[in-house]
Amino acid sequence: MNLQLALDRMSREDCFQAIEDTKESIDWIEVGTGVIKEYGMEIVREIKKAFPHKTLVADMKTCDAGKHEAVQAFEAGADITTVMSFSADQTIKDTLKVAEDFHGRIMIDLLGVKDEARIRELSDIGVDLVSLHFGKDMQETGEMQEEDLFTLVKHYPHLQVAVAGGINLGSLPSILDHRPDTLIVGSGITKSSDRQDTAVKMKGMITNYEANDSNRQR
Ligand SMILES: O=C(CO)[C@H](O)[C@H](O)COP(=O)(O)O
Repeated sequence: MNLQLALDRMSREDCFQAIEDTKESIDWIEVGTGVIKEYGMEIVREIKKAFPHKTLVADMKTCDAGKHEAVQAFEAGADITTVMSFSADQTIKDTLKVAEDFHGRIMIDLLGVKDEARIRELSDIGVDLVSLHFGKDMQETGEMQEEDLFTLVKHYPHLQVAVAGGINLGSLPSILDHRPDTLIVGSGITKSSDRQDTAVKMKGMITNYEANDSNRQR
């Protein structure tokens, strides 16, 4: 399982500091939507240059003009760019084509999706990577209902699944039980008092879970 550090609502300097603090523990770096809106594609370019061996996710949250935005993300050095699941099918097809041209990937953000029918459509279009997402504003009045979220994708074992939305040291163990491919953690690390320690602990929990899981499966 990958640990993806999400950089949201942070200054440029703090983004770089957070990566430095956690780089031994994280696998993927996400440049958050708000950070891209603040600093433009330049910050994606700069982070890729500084950390070329990390998988870089540009959280573009594209919902239209897919071809153009996907080209922007990949030209800036992103390995993965995000597209909203409610986008027109044509938008998703266009971004998948651009990703193929750039040898990159599209992650479909399932924010707000409640119906498995959309997952089937996305899968039929050729999507292979999705993120189950309990949004920042939703977190103000509730908590992620993991069972509901993971139920959406349970009939699609070929999909790689990321999960995001207020994950912290306390909620991580129960999320691990759903065996996502990627755990996206933002404020659970970036707002913790010791980012390095939190990231080390999270990565350790993931590694332990995987070791015990493979023992169980043998
Ligand atoms: O995409 C996002 C917000 O739209 C965040 O990256 C995602 O929700 C992870 O952040 P946090 O762990 O703080 O919820």
